[in-house]
Parts: sequence; C-alpha cells; structure tokens
Amino acid sequence: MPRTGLSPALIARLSKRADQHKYDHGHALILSGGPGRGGAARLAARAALRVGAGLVTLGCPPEALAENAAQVTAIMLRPLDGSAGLEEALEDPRLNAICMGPGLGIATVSRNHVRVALASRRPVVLDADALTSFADDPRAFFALLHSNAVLTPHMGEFARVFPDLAKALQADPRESRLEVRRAAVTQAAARCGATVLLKGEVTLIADPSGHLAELHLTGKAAAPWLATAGSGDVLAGLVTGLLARGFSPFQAAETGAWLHGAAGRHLGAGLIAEDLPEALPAIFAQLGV
Ligand SMILES: NC(=O)C1=CN([C@@H]2O[C@H](COP(=O)(O)OP(=O)(O)OC[C@H]3O[C@@H](n4cnc5c(N)ncnc54)[C@H](O)[C@@H]3O)[C@@H](O)[C@H]2O)[C@@H](O)CC1
Ligand SMILES: Nc1ncnc2c1ncn2[C@@H]1O[C@H](COP(=O)(O)OP(=O)(O)O)[C@@H](O)[C@H]1O
Repeated sequence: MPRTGLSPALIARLSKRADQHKYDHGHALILSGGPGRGGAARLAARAALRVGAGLVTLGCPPEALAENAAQVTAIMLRPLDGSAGLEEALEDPRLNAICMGPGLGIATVSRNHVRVALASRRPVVLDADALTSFADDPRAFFALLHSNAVLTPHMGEFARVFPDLAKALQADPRESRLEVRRAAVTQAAARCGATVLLKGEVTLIADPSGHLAELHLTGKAAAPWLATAGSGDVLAGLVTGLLARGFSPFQAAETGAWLHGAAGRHLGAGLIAEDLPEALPAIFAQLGV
C-alpha cells in the first residue's frame, strides 16, 4: 500500500452492485462483554455496518441484552450464553466474520470464545481483551490461530503477546525504530500464522507470507485526534466488516486502516470514536464509491 493512498483495485472493491442483496455483503458477528462494558463492541459493530457488511449482529451475555437493546437499532442483537452459545450461533453459516476483544473482558470465557471462533475457521478479528487474555500463554494462542485471523494490537497489547519482539523495539534508538518495527511485525505474523496490524501514528500490517503494508498518518496526512478512547475498537469493526464483505485478511486490514485514517483526517480536531463510522459516507463519496 502506498504510505498514504489506497489502490484503485481496493477502492473498486468497496462498491456494491445494484443486483446484490444484503446477504451478498456478509453477516458480521461482534462479541460484547457484560453489562456496562458494551460500548467498545457497539463502536465496532457500528463501524462494521457502515463499512458495508450486509448485516451485523452484536452477541452479548444475556444479562447485557437490555442495555444493548437500548443502544442499537440497525444492528441486530443475539444473547450468547457462554461459549456453548457462541457455538450454537455459529451453526448459521451466513455468519461469515467475527470480531472479538473490544470490551470483552480478560477471563476464561474470553479465551474460550476465541477458541470456538478460531475452531470455526471463519475470518476473525482479535483485538484488545482477546489478545490480553492470552498474555500468560502466547504459544497456546498461536497454536489456535490460522491465516484467516487478523490481530489488531496497540503497542501495549503487542508486548503482551510478543514480549521478546516488543523488547527489541523498546531497546532501539528512535531513528531506526521504523525499520525495527517493520521487522517485529513481519516476525510476529510469521510466528503466529495470522495477519498482524500494529496500530499507531504509523500502522504496520504484515501477513504470514511476508507481505507488508504501512500507513503513515504523519506530516500532511496526520490525524492525531485518532488517539482517543474507542478509536481502535472502530478500526477492529471496519476490518471485520470488510472481512464479511469478502476482503482477504490483508486487504481488509489495509483498507480498514486507510478508511480509519481518512475518517480521522476528515473529522479533525474534536473527533470522538462515535464520529468515525459516521464519517464513512463522506469518505466513500470522496473515493467515488
Ligand atoms: N467506550 C468503551 O467502551 C471503550 C472500551 N475500551 C476497552 O477497554 C479495555 C481496555 O483497553 P485499553 O487499551 O484501554 O487498556 P489496556 O490496559 O489493555 O492497554 C493499555 C495499556 O497498554 C500500554 N500501552 C503501551 N503502548 C500503548 C499504545 N500505543 N496505546 C495504548 N496503550 C499502550 C499502556 O501502558 C496502557 O496503560 C478493552 O476491552 C477495550 O476494548 C477502550 O477501547 C476504550 C473505549
Ligand atoms: N498519534 C496518532 N495518529 C494517528 N492515529 C493514531 C495515533 N494514536 C493512535 N492512533 C490510532 O488510534 C487507534 C487507537 O486504538 P487503541 O489504542 O486500540 O484505542 P482503544 O482501545 O481506545 O480503541 C489506532 O487505530 C491507532 O492507530
């Protein structure tokens, strides 16, 4: 990916044809945490819907259903009772992309959700608590992963799953940091067998076969107001929505990161995470989608 651009081929893939119906655009499942912890997953769900997934369902513990029902409309809701509930939901083959981590909680149930989702071999985005839940045993985590998974850590989460690679980064002087970051993300993807997107003002994306993309939100392309609570949850939702639409993991990661950056630049100072999905129609219009 050019450092600040999106290729014409990826822009073309964002369009919807007139003869398609909603199920042609996929059905994303976003998992939410318990009561009082649903905000992050709702942000992700909204982003998945705005980026064009045909349907988005928020799966939450039964006790969080009323809270979520008060907050969402176009997004559908499904109570999921533990990982057995997730397994049952995944009997529907039309659910074709999963997002887990934002606000999920760091707990055994989160680890079990990750196991069930990965065992289904569906495209899955693993963010936030889905990563942190495996901090004490990254090797067990890697054994579950496959090439349809996308990990979207910030630096803190990256260090929990790839502590040795993060240590090398922290030890390195500033001027060689980008080179070291590239090497670290490339090694991380090769090690875990999934696409890894390391977030920041420079976002790096690597897949297990050695492809590397980077998005530089610096200089004229800067979008520093993206450093706000929930912004990464929106990114996770964008990537999930694109996976539901049939983008490959690497394409979904680079397209999602680009749209996220464009929305951040478009909104500028004062933006909060809720604004980001709502900026997508303007970004699509600028792209001619
Ligand atoms: N509206 C909501 O409901 C929100 C919920 N959130 C959820 O809150 C939970 C905790 O996520 P957090 O990421 O806040 O906390 P974490 O504690 O998981 O990670 C943050 C820590 O990581 C370290 N770190 C190192 N480099 C960093 C970097 N580049 N960016 C961020 N942290 C870095 C810092 O020491 C920081 O204290 C997650 O489930 C997340 O999804 C947050 O996303 C914020 C918004
Ligand atoms: N200075 C910055 N410039 C541009 N983008 C940034 C900057 N800081 C953070 N971001 C982006 O904002 C998002 C923050 O995500 P994350 O740290 O996971 O926050 P949260 O957990 O609150 O959602 C990421 O997509 C990251 O790339």
